[in-house]
Amino acid sequence: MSEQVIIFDTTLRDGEQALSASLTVKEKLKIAFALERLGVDIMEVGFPISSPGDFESVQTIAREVKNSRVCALSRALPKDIDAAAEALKVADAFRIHTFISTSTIHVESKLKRTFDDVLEMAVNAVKYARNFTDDVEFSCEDAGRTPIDNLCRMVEQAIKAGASTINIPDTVGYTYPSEFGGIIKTLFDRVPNIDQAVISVHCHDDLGMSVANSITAVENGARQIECTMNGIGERAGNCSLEEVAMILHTRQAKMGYKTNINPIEIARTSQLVSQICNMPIQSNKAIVGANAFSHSSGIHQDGVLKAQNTYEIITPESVGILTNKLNLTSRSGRHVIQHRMQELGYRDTDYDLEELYTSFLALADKKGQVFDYDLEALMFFNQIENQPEYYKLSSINVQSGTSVVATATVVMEIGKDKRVVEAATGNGPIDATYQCLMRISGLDINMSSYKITSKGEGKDALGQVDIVASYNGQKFHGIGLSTDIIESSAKALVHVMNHIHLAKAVEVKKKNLTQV
Ligand SMILES: CC(=O)SCCNC(=O)CCNC(=O)[C@H](O)C(C)(C)COP(=O)(O)OP(=O)(O)OC[C@H]1O[C@@H](n2cnc3c(N)ncnc32)[C@H](O)[C@@H]1OP(=O)(O)O
Ligand SMILES: CC(C)C(=O)C(=O)O
Ligand SMILES: [Mg+2]
Repeated sequence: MSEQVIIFDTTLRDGEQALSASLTVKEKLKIAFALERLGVDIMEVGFPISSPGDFESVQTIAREVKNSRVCALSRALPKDIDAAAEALKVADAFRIHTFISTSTIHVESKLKRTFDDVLEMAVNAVKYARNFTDDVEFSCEDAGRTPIDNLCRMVEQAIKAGASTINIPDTVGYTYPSEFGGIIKTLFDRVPNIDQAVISVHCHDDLGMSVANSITAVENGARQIECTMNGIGERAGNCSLEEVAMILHTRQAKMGYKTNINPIEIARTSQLVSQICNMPIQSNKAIVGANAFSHSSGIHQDGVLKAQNTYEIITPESVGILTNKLNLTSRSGRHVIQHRMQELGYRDTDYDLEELYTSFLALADKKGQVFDYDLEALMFFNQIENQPEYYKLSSINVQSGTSVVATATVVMEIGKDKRVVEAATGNGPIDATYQCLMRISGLDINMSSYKITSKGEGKDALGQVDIVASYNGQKFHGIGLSTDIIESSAKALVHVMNHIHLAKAVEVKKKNLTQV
């Protein structure tokens, strides 16, 4: 019989801390639904005191998600716990996660207190949180660098105060497996009431040890792992969900642990998180990287042809990556597209078949064969383009080359009945196009990053442009997709312009409400 390990996903809290622009409520909800389908037991979805936007996301997800328990983070302060409880109370059951640092460096240099003060704050916070729910998690931030006597005292007192889960974070990814496993073992040896709580771990990847540390912790008694999809998170990131889940799943017979994660959902969820968070996945990333199941050298290829398991310890199909393909071309019909989307794990309600088929045909005419990643990208972008647009790109014409000044002419529809034509020069065709768009919008937009990624393979791959731009101190993420990189660049900036327009409309609405 295998023992259950609880998977606590923090993609929408710790993972989101790593992003250059925060996610919208709609984007977070989409990821939350994917995590629910993936089978995470708990999802930590935000830090409600931190902003009204975060509060709203936590509340929306708590209302909508039914099969995973929703959790929110709070410092060891009553006002933070109040905000978390207020946002979460729309759910039937929820978890409040409260934390405070326990390492000497954090206690003295950051909190500017004594360890005893911090112990008292922790106990009070846990007791206070228990007024709202029985499911209270307490974290000893920077536990990996905390003197062991202090850590044992803190864990014992937090359990006594009513915490049902105690989390031991290696906040700065400093420990190595035998050391971290030793910390967990010591807690089990020395804390008298340890069996009254689930011991959890939350490891960061600063030294590339987060997954190894989490697994060693489980071998020493921990029964909850905190992790994120694709390992995104502060700095070098968190322990990667897909890696720990597949370690426990693949080696279940030997190790004796199981989780509720449905491996077949992994690839789809990973793609969604990467796409929405604007965080490309490195090609050699375990489980979900583009090369994770490709074999390049002759001896390996020969082996795989003779028996797949000579070089594959898990099959791509088991994590939702498909290999047997029906070629999708402009001669394909709606049925095969629907069938392929089902194989990729999408439900019919996840996309509009007619719309997807129309954009599929347009792409197939341009590039011949359409691949799975094209279909996923088209679905994703159709959904973005379905949002009401104030600025609509009608056409772009550019002239550029080695002996001419790059010039662009952009035609745009604004609102219901305005059509604007603008021409500009620039130091390249994209710059010239951006000059036109900036003039048309009249907005003082500052671009902080521009990234172009090839979606697919070969010269006819789709080019995805991701930009992060700030306006009035707020950051916005814009994306554009096309086989033409000037068009995808323009679409990304227009996406940002529409975000800004929406944000301004919300501001005006709020102002009017306050005046009333
Ligand atoms: C390891 C982690 O990932 S922790 C989670 C990190 N996440 C975030 O920080 C979320 C985003 N943060 C925010 O929105 C803001 O920082 C807020 C709303 C939380 C706080 O904002 P501010 O009140 O302006 O404080 P600021 O962030 O500048 O400083 C943090 C304060 O919290 C205190 N603090 C930090 N952690 C804790 C804690 N766990 N419990 C109690 N107080 C704490 C600090 O000592 C500092 O207090 P001080 O002002 O008395 O020096
Ligand atoms: C809030 C805590 C759990 C955290 O993210 C950390 O210590 O890394
Ligand atoms: Mg963390």
